[in-house]
Amino acid sequence: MIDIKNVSYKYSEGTFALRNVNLHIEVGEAIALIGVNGSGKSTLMKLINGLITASDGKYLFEGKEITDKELQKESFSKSFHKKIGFVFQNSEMQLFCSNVYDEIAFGPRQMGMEEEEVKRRVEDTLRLLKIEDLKDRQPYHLSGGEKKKVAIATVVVLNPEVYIFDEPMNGLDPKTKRFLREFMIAINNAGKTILCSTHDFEYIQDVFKRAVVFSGDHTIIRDGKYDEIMKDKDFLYKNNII
Ligand SMILES: Nc1ncnc2c1ncn2[C@@H]1O[C@H](COP(=O)(O)OP(=O)(O)OP(=O)(O)O)[C@@H](O)[C@H]1O
Repeated sequence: MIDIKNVSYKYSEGTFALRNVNLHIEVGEAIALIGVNGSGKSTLMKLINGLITASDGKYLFEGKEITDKELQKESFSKSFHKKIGFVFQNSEMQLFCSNVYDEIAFGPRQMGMEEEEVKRRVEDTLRLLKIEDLKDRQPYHLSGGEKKKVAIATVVVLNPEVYIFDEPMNGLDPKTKRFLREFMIAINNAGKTILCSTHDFEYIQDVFKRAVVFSGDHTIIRDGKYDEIMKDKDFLYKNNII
């Protein structure tokens, strides 16, 4: 489904964020992206979501190379973005409407769905995330955990194939972390592909089958079974992951 081939990425002022990264992701995988601060996890997720494109190398999604030129084509961009949902590290970055209902309805409306379909999807999503009571609230005034649930709802409502979570547990209370863990397991069991960066290992048991580890020099230093990598305390300690 996702093929990253020899990808490097350099931000405009010349900072390298990814160096020669190779990654192949199959449909239905649940992968944890692990690595020290600044190692390139968020950059890779932005690239997979099409927010940025590779400085060097290739990114293929379902066999098609994702380039600036392709992303500028409205019909391609719409169908690509419908398949990949991104839950940002900072929920406020994805909340801008005046109430929660409109916030969740925004994506489906942008996709040109009929209002009846929009309503059905928004109500199903509110129920699934158990946030029906928030629907008339102003997103900006919600607590951190509530904002995170609404941010997740804006993604769920589009029923994407791939969910990308950038450090989703940050700032959440234990109950909301447990909720998020159960949610990730449920969507993966339903066949969704998950890619998630995290430093919060305590709350993600049994979610991931595979881990991809980045080092501070922005390369992948290990890619394998999550449980095996997490058992290798020497490796994790040496690379400042624990
Ligand atoms: N918008 C930007 N402009 C310039 N440099 C950036 C930008 N965003 C990230 N970087 C740099 O790119 C490198 C990789 O950053 P990235 O955010 O991908 O790391 P990360 O592994 O997600 O880190 P964290 O665990 O702290 O979230 C870092 O050196 C960072 O300073």
